[in-house]
Amino acid sequence: MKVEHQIRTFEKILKEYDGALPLHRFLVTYFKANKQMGSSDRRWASRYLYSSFRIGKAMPARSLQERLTVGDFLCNSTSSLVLQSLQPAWNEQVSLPVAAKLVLVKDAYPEFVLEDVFPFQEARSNGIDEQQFLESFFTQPDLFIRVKAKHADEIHHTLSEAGVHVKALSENILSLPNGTKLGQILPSTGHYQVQDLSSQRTGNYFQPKPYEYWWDCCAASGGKSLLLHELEPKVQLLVSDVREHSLMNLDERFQEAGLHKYQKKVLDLLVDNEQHLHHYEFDGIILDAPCSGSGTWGRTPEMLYYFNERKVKQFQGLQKAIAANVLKYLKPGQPLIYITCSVFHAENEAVVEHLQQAHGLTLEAMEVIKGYNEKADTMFVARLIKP
Ligand SMILES: C[S@@+](CC[C@H](N)C(=O)[O-])C[C@H]1O[C@@H](n2cnc3c(N)ncnc32)[C@H](O)[C@@H]1O
Repeated sequence: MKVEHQIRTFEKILKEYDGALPLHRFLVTYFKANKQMGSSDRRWASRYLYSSFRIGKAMPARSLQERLTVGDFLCNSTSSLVLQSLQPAWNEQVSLPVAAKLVLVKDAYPEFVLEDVFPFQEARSNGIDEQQFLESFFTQPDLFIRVKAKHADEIHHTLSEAGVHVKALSENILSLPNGTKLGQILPSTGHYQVQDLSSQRTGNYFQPKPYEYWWDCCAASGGKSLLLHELEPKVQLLVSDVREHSLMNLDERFQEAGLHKYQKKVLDLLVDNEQHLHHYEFDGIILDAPCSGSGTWGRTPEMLYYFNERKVKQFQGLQKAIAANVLKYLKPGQPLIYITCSVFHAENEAVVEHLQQAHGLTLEAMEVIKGYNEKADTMFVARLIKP
Protein backbone atom coordinates (compact mmCIF):
# COMPACT_ATOMS: atom_id res chain seq x y z
CA MET A 1 0.00 0.00 0.00
CA LYS A 2 1.33 3.41 -0.90
CA VAL A 3 2.09 5.95 1.79
CA GLU A 4 0.03 8.60 -0.04
CA HIS A 5 -2.99 6.31 0.23
CA GLN A 6 -2.41 5.79 3.97
CA ILE A 7 -2.08 9.52 4.58
CA ARG A 8 -5.15 10.35 2.49
CA THR A 9 -7.20 7.83 4.44
CA PHE A 10 -5.93 9.19 7.77
CA GLU A 11 -6.77 12.77 6.78
CA LYS A 12 -10.20 11.83 5.48
CA ILE A 13 -11.19 10.06 8.69
CA LEU A 14 -9.78 12.85 10.83
CA LYS A 15 -11.90 15.37 8.93
CA GLU A 16 -15.08 13.40 9.61
CA TYR A 17 -14.36 12.84 13.29
CA ASP A 18 -15.56 15.59 15.64
CA GLY A 19 -14.89 14.07 19.05
CA ALA A 20 -18.58 13.59 19.88
CA LEU A 21 -18.19 9.80 20.13
CA PRO A 22 -15.24 7.95 21.62
CA LEU A 23 -12.83 7.36 18.73
CA HIS A 24 -13.00 3.56 18.97
CA ARG A 25 -16.80 3.65 18.62
CA PHE A 26 -16.62 6.11 15.75
CA LEU A 27 -14.11 3.87 13.97
CA VAL A 28 -16.28 0.77 14.29
CA THR A 29 -19.11 2.62 12.53
CA TYR A 30 -16.76 4.21 10.01
CA PHE A 31 -15.14 0.90 9.03
CA LYS A 32 -18.58 -0.74 8.70
CA ALA A 33 -19.66 1.99 6.32
CA ASN A 34 -16.38 1.76 4.37
CA LYS A 35 -16.18 -1.91 3.59
CA GLN A 36 -13.59 -1.33 0.86
CA MET A 37 -11.02 -0.82 3.65
CA GLY A 38 -9.21 -4.09 4.27
CA SER A 39 -7.86 -5.13 7.67
CA SER A 40 -4.45 -3.62 6.92
CA ASP A 41 -6.05 -0.27 5.95
CA ARG A 42 -8.04 -0.30 9.17
CA ARG A 43 -5.03 -1.16 11.30
CA TRP A 44 -2.88 1.62 9.84
CA ALA A 45 -5.64 4.20 9.97
CA SER A 46 -6.21 3.38 13.66
CA ARG A 47 -2.51 3.57 14.48
CA TYR A 48 -2.10 6.94 12.76
CA LEU A 49 -5.24 8.44 14.28
CA TYR A 50 -4.41 7.36 17.83
CA SER A 51 -0.78 8.43 17.46
CA SER A 52 -1.74 11.88 16.25
CA PHE A 53 -4.18 12.36 19.15
CA ARG A 54 -1.57 11.17 21.66
CA ILE A 55 0.45 14.34 21.17
CA GLY A 56 -2.59 16.38 22.25
CA LYS A 57 -2.27 20.01 21.22
CA ALA A 58 1.48 19.98 20.62
CA MET A 59 2.81 21.80 17.54
CA PRO A 60 -0.52 23.41 16.62
CA ALA A 61 0.93 25.44 13.75
CA ARG A 62 2.41 22.45 11.96
CA SER A 63 0.71 20.49 9.18
CA LEU A 64 -1.30 17.36 9.87
CA GLN A 65 1.43 15.29 8.26
CA GLU A 66 4.14 16.71 10.48
CA ARG A 67 2.06 16.18 13.60
CA LEU A 68 1.29 12.64 12.43
CA THR A 69 4.99 11.92 11.89
CA VAL A 70 5.90 13.15 15.37
CA GLY A 71 3.01 11.24 16.97
CA ASP A 72 3.78 8.06 15.08
CA PHE A 73 7.44 8.23 16.06
CA LEU A 74 6.85 8.93 19.74
CA CYS A 75 4.06 6.39 20.23
CA ASN A 76 5.29 3.32 18.36
CA SER A 77 8.32 1.10 18.46
CA THR A 78 7.85 -0.35 14.99
CA SER A 79 8.47 1.18 11.60
CA SER A 80 5.74 2.66 9.38
CA LEU A 81 5.44 3.91 5.81
CA VAL A 82 4.86 7.43 7.13
CA LEU A 83 8.15 7.39 9.05
CA GLN A 84 9.99 5.65 6.22
CA SER A 85 9.03 8.26 3.69
CA LEU A 86 8.71 11.46 5.76
CA GLN A 87 11.37 10.97 8.46
CA PRO A 88 13.62 8.06 7.39
CA ALA A 89 16.24 8.88 10.05
CA TRP A 90 13.61 8.56 12.80
CA ASN A 91 12.34 5.35 11.27
CA GLU A 92 15.77 3.81 11.97
CA GLN A 93 15.50 4.86 15.62
CA VAL A 94 11.89 4.03 16.27
CA SER A 95 12.72 1.51 18.99
CA LEU A 96 14.57 4.06 21.19
CA PRO A 97 13.08 4.91 24.61
CA VAL A 98 10.62 7.82 24.67
CA ALA A 99 13.09 10.16 26.44
CA ALA A 100 15.64 9.73 23.64
CA LYS A 101 12.98 10.17 20.95
CA LEU A 102 11.85 13.40 22.61
CA VAL A 103 15.36 14.82 22.17
CA LEU A 104 15.23 14.04 18.43
CA VAL A 105 11.78 15.58 18.11
CA LYS A 106 12.93 18.73 19.91
CA ASP A 107 15.93 18.98 17.58
CA ALA A 108 13.68 18.90 14.53
CA TYR A 109 10.85 20.94 16.03
CA PRO A 110 12.14 23.27 18.77
CA GLU A 111 8.57 24.48 19.36
CA PHE A 112 7.49 21.01 20.52
CA VAL A 113 6.52 21.47 24.18
CA LEU A 114 5.61 18.44 26.27
CA GLU A 115 3.17 20.52 28.36
CA ASP A 116 1.03 21.01 25.22
CA VAL A 117 0.26 17.28 25.20
CA PHE A 118 -2.08 17.79 28.16
CA PRO A 119 -2.92 21.45 27.65
CA PHE A 120 -5.18 22.12 30.61
CA GLN A 121 -4.63 24.98 33.04
CA GLU A 122 -6.74 23.29 35.71
CA ALA A 123 -4.47 22.23 38.59
CA ARG A 124 -3.55 18.59 38.87
CA SER A 125 -3.86 16.53 42.04
CA ASN A 126 -0.98 16.50 44.48
CA GLY A 127 1.99 14.30 43.81
CA ILE A 128 1.52 13.73 40.09
CA ASP A 129 4.93 13.76 38.43
CA GLU A 130 4.47 16.07 35.47
CA GLN A 131 7.14 14.60 33.20
CA GLN A 132 6.14 10.97 33.77
CA PHE A 133 2.46 11.79 33.49
CA LEU A 134 2.88 13.62 30.17
CA GLU A 135 5.19 10.98 28.70
CA SER A 136 2.70 8.26 29.65
CA PHE A 137 0.37 9.51 26.90
CA PHE A 138 2.75 8.13 24.28
CA THR A 139 2.17 4.57 25.48
CA GLN A 140 -1.07 2.68 25.23
CA PRO A 141 -2.10 1.41 28.67
CA ASP A 142 -2.32 -2.32 29.32
CA LEU A 143 -5.39 -4.46 29.84
CA PHE A 144 -5.77 -5.77 33.38
CA ILE A 145 -7.82 -8.63 34.71
CA ARG A 146 -8.64 -9.65 38.24
CA VAL A 147 -8.77 -13.41 38.60
CA LYS A 148 -9.97 -15.60 41.42
CA ALA A 149 -6.78 -16.86 43.08
CA LYS A 150 -7.73 -20.51 42.63
CA HIS A 151 -8.11 -20.02 38.83
CA ALA A 152 -5.08 -17.78 38.38
CA ASP A 153 -2.63 -20.48 37.22
CA GLU A 154 -5.09 -22.00 34.78
CA ILE A 155 -5.99 -18.61 33.27
CA HIS A 156 -2.34 -17.58 33.07
CA HIS A 157 -1.53 -20.87 31.31
CA THR A 158 -4.43 -20.57 28.81
CA LEU A 159 -3.41 -17.04 27.89
CA SER A 160 0.27 -17.96 27.50
CA GLU A 161 -0.66 -20.96 25.34
CA ALA A 162 -2.61 -18.60 23.11
CA GLY A 163 0.57 -16.56 22.63
CA VAL A 164 -0.47 -13.66 24.89
CA HIS A 165 2.35 -11.91 26.72
CA VAL A 166 0.87 -12.07 30.21
CA LYS A 167 2.40 -10.79 33.46
CA ALA A 168 1.24 -11.70 36.96
CA LEU A 169 1.31 -8.55 39.11
CA SER A 170 0.01 -10.35 42.20
CA GLU A 171 -1.70 -13.65 42.89
CA ASN A 172 -4.92 -12.32 41.34
CA ILE A 173 -3.97 -9.46 39.01
CA LEU A 174 -2.73 -10.14 35.48
CA SER A 175 -1.67 -7.56 32.92
CA LEU A 176 -2.02 -8.22 29.19
CA PRO A 177 -1.29 -6.22 26.07
CA ASN A 178 -4.14 -3.95 25.14
CA GLY A 179 -6.28 -5.34 22.34
CA THR A 180 -5.97 -8.94 23.58
CA LYS A 181 -9.11 -10.70 22.36
CA LEU A 182 -9.98 -12.10 25.75
CA GLY A 183 -13.45 -13.25 24.74
CA GLN A 184 -11.94 -15.51 22.06
CA ILE A 185 -9.37 -17.05 24.39
CA LEU A 186 -11.09 -17.44 27.76
CA PRO A 187 -14.59 -18.81 28.22
CA SER A 188 -16.76 -16.29 30.09
CA THR A 189 -16.98 -18.27 33.30
CA GLY A 190 -17.02 -15.37 35.72
CA HIS A 191 -13.57 -16.49 36.90
CA TYR A 192 -12.05 -13.20 35.87
CA GLN A 193 -13.08 -9.55 35.56
CA VAL A 194 -11.60 -6.92 33.31
CA GLN A 195 -10.71 -4.03 35.59
CA ASP A 196 -7.93 -1.49 35.43
CA LEU A 197 -5.09 -1.95 37.92
CA SER A 198 -5.71 1.38 39.69
CA SER A 199 -9.42 0.72 39.85
CA GLN A 200 -8.65 -2.60 41.56
CA ARG A 201 -6.46 -0.76 44.05
CA THR A 202 -9.33 1.46 45.19
CA GLY A 203 -10.58 -1.71 46.90
CA ASN A 204 -7.87 -1.29 49.56
CA TYR A 205 -10.03 1.51 51.00
CA PHE A 206 -13.35 -0.37 51.18
CA GLN A 207 -12.72 -2.59 54.26
CA PRO A 208 -16.21 -4.15 54.35
CA LYS A 209 -17.30 -6.49 57.16
CA PRO A 210 -19.55 -9.55 56.87
CA TYR A 211 -23.30 -8.80 56.73
CA GLU A 212 -22.78 -5.05 56.37
CA TYR A 213 -25.13 -3.28 53.97
CA TRP A 214 -23.30 -1.32 51.25
CA TRP A 215 -24.56 0.95 48.47
CA ASP A 216 -22.67 1.31 45.21
CA CYS A 217 -24.56 4.41 44.15
CA CYS A 218 -22.99 5.08 40.73
CA ALA A 219 -22.55 1.43 39.90
CA ALA A 220 -22.61 1.46 36.06
CA SER A 221 -21.88 -2.14 35.08
CA GLY A 222 -20.73 -3.01 38.59
CA GLY A 223 -16.91 -2.99 38.55
CA LYS A 224 -16.58 -1.67 42.11
CA SER A 225 -19.40 -3.84 43.45
CA LEU A 226 -17.76 -6.98 42.10
CA LEU A 227 -14.53 -5.92 43.78
CA LEU A 228 -16.37 -5.27 47.04
CA HIS A 229 -18.05 -8.66 46.83
CA GLU A 230 -14.74 -10.37 46.23
CA LEU A 231 -13.27 -8.66 49.29
CA GLU A 232 -16.26 -9.68 51.43
CA PRO A 233 -18.71 -12.15 49.84
CA LYS A 234 -21.09 -11.81 52.81
CA VAL A 235 -21.67 -8.11 52.23
CA GLN A 236 -25.24 -7.09 51.33
CA LEU A 237 -25.54 -4.80 48.38
CA LEU A 238 -27.72 -2.12 46.80
CA VAL A 239 -26.57 -1.01 43.36
CA SER A 240 -27.95 2.02 41.54
CA ASP A 241 -27.23 4.21 38.56
CA VAL A 242 -29.13 6.76 36.52
CA ARG A 243 -28.55 4.68 33.39
CA GLU A 244 -30.79 1.66 33.22
CA HIS A 245 -28.80 0.17 30.37
CA SER A 246 -25.63 0.03 32.48
CA LEU A 247 -27.51 -1.81 35.19
CA MET A 248 -28.59 -4.40 32.61
CA ASN A 249 -24.92 -5.03 31.84
CA LEU A 250 -24.36 -5.25 35.58
CA ASP A 251 -27.00 -7.99 35.84
CA GLU A 252 -25.17 -10.02 33.21
CA ARG A 253 -21.77 -9.58 34.86
CA PHE A 254 -23.15 -10.42 38.30
CA GLN A 255 -24.82 -13.59 36.97
CA GLU A 256 -21.56 -14.72 35.39
CA ALA A 257 -19.65 -13.99 38.58
CA GLY A 258 -22.18 -15.94 40.66
CA LEU A 259 -23.42 -12.84 42.51
CA HIS A 260 -27.16 -13.43 42.71
CA LYS A 261 -28.29 -11.64 45.87
CA TYR A 262 -28.41 -7.87 45.49
CA GLN A 263 -30.90 -5.04 45.17
CA LYS A 264 -30.97 -2.75 42.21
CA LYS A 265 -32.57 0.64 41.56
CA VAL A 266 -32.47 3.13 38.72
CA LEU A 267 -31.93 6.42 40.57
CA ASP A 268 -31.03 9.93 39.54
CA LEU A 269 -29.00 11.14 42.50
CA LEU A 270 -29.45 14.78 41.59
CA VAL A 271 -33.08 14.66 42.73
CA ASP A 272 -34.75 13.76 45.99
CA ASN A 273 -35.03 9.97 46.28
CA GLU A 274 -36.68 9.85 49.69
CA GLN A 275 -39.66 7.88 48.39
CA HIS A 276 -37.30 5.09 47.21
CA LEU A 277 -34.79 5.20 50.04
CA HIS A 278 -36.52 6.47 53.20
CA HIS A 279 -36.00 3.25 55.12
CA TYR A 280 -32.39 2.66 54.02
CA GLU A 281 -29.30 3.08 56.19
CA PHE A 282 -25.95 1.91 54.90
CA ASP A 283 -22.76 0.72 56.57
CA GLY A 284 -20.75 1.94 53.59
CA ILE A 285 -21.33 3.90 50.39
CA ILE A 286 -19.15 3.75 47.30
CA LEU A 287 -19.47 6.92 45.27
CA ASP A 288 -17.53 6.27 42.06
CA ALA A 289 -18.49 9.67 40.74
CA PRO A 290 -19.12 10.89 37.22
CA CYS A 291 -15.98 12.87 36.33
CA SER A 292 -13.81 14.21 33.52
CA GLY A 293 -12.15 10.80 33.19
CA SER A 294 -8.82 12.61 32.73
CA GLY A 295 -6.97 9.78 34.48
CA THR A 296 -8.05 7.42 31.69
CA TRP A 297 -7.19 9.53 28.67
CA GLY A 298 -4.22 7.28 27.91
CA ARG A 299 -6.99 4.96 26.62
CA THR A 300 -8.99 7.70 24.92
CA PRO A 301 -6.32 10.21 23.78
CA GLU A 302 -8.81 11.98 21.53
CA MET A 303 -9.94 13.68 24.77
CA LEU A 304 -6.58 15.46 24.95
CA TYR A 305 -7.73 17.28 21.86
CA TYR A 306 -11.47 17.62 22.37
CA PHE A 307 -12.06 17.98 26.12
CA ASN A 308 -13.49 21.34 27.14
CA GLU A 309 -11.86 22.44 30.37
CA ARG A 310 -14.97 24.29 31.49
CA LYS A 311 -16.55 20.91 32.13
CA VAL A 312 -14.31 20.33 35.16
CA LYS A 313 -16.35 22.78 37.26
CA GLN A 314 -19.58 21.17 36.03
CA PHE A 315 -18.34 17.77 37.15
CA GLN A 316 -17.36 19.20 40.50
CA GLY A 317 -20.92 20.53 40.96
CA LEU A 318 -22.30 17.10 40.10
CA GLN A 319 -19.92 15.37 42.50
CA LYS A 320 -20.82 17.65 45.42
CA ALA A 321 -24.56 17.38 44.73
CA ILE A 322 -24.53 13.58 44.47
CA ALA A 323 -22.43 13.28 47.63
CA ALA A 324 -24.86 15.50 49.57
CA ASN A 325 -27.79 13.37 48.42
CA VAL A 326 -26.31 10.00 49.32
CA LEU A 327 -24.79 10.98 52.67
CA LYS A 328 -28.28 11.12 54.24
CA TYR A 329 -28.42 7.35 53.96
CA LEU A 330 -25.04 6.59 55.54
CA LYS A 331 -24.94 5.52 59.19
CA PRO A 332 -22.87 7.75 61.53
CA GLY A 333 -19.35 6.46 62.01
CA GLN A 334 -19.38 4.69 58.64
CA PRO A 335 -17.37 5.36 55.46
CA LEU A 336 -18.11 7.14 52.23
CA ILE A 337 -15.62 5.91 49.63
CA TYR A 338 -15.24 8.74 47.14
CA ILE A 339 -13.60 7.71 43.85
CA THR A 340 -12.83 9.44 40.56
CA CYS A 341 -10.72 8.60 37.53
CA SER A 342 -9.66 12.23 37.29
CA VAL A 343 -6.27 13.87 37.74
CA PHE A 344 -7.79 17.30 38.45
CA HIS A 345 -7.50 18.75 41.95
CA ALA A 346 -10.97 20.32 41.55
CA GLU A 347 -12.61 16.87 41.27
CA ASN A 348 -10.42 15.22 43.89
CA GLU A 349 -8.90 17.00 46.90
CA ALA A 350 -11.22 20.02 46.47
CA VAL A 351 -14.33 17.83 46.70
CA VAL A 352 -12.88 16.05 49.73
CA GLU A 353 -12.27 19.42 51.38
CA HIS A 354 -15.85 20.41 50.63
CA LEU A 355 -17.18 17.17 52.13
CA GLN A 356 -15.24 17.86 55.31
CA GLN A 357 -16.35 21.48 55.58
CA ALA A 358 -19.96 21.28 54.41
CA HIS A 359 -20.89 17.89 55.87
CA GLY A 360 -18.47 17.49 58.76
CA LEU A 361 -16.96 14.27 57.39
CA THR A 362 -13.59 13.16 58.76
CA LEU A 363 -10.95 12.24 56.24
CA GLU A 364 -9.43 8.89 57.14
CA ALA A 365 -7.23 8.49 54.07
CA MET A 366 -6.92 9.59 50.48
CA GLU A 367 -4.62 8.69 47.61
CA VAL A 368 -3.90 9.56 44.03
CA ILE A 369 -3.34 6.10 42.57
CA LYS A 370 -0.68 6.87 40.00
CA GLY A 371 -1.25 4.35 37.27
CA TYR A 372 0.77 6.35 34.73
CA ASN A 373 3.92 4.55 35.93
CA GLU A 374 2.41 1.14 35.35
CA LYS A 375 0.60 1.48 32.02
CA ALA A 376 -2.63 1.86 33.97
CA ASP A 377 -5.20 4.59 34.66
CA THR A 378 -4.69 7.26 37.30
CA MET A 379 -7.43 7.34 39.93
CA PHE A 380 -8.30 9.10 43.14
CA VAL A 381 -9.82 7.53 46.23
CA ALA A 382 -10.75 8.95 49.64
CA ARG A 383 -12.25 7.26 52.69
CA LEU A 384 -14.34 9.71 54.71
CA ILE A 385 -16.27 8.99 57.89
CA LYS A 386 -19.69 10.45 58.64
CA PRO A 387 -19.94 12.16 62.05
C1 LIG B 1 -17.36 6.50 36.87
S1 LIG B 1 -18.86 5.83 36.39
C2 LIG B 1 -19.07 4.46 37.49
C3 LIG B 1 -18.20 3.27 37.15
C4 LIG B 1 -18.51 2.03 37.95
N1 LIG B 1 -18.64 2.27 39.37
C5 LIG B 1 -17.49 0.94 37.71
O1 LIG B 1 -16.74 0.56 38.63
O2 LIG B 1 -17.42 0.45 36.57
C6 LIG B 1 -20.02 7.00 36.97
C7 LIG B 1 -21.46 6.59 36.86
O3 LIG B 1 -22.25 7.63 37.43
C8 LIG B 1 -23.50 7.59 36.80
N2 LIG B 1 -24.20 8.87 37.03
C9 LIG B 1 -23.98 10.05 36.42
N3 LIG B 1 -24.86 10.97 36.86
C10 LIG B 1 -25.65 10.35 37.76
C11 LIG B 1 -26.77 10.76 38.54
N4 LIG B 1 -27.24 12.01 38.45
N5 LIG B 1 -27.35 9.85 39.35
C12 LIG B 1 -26.88 8.60 39.41
N6 LIG B 1 -25.82 8.14 38.70
C13 LIG B 1 -25.23 9.01 37.88
C14 LIG B 1 -23.16 7.36 35.34
O4 LIG B 1 -24.27 6.81 34.68
C15 LIG B 1 -21.97 6.40 35.43
O5 LIG B 1 -22.39 5.08 35.25
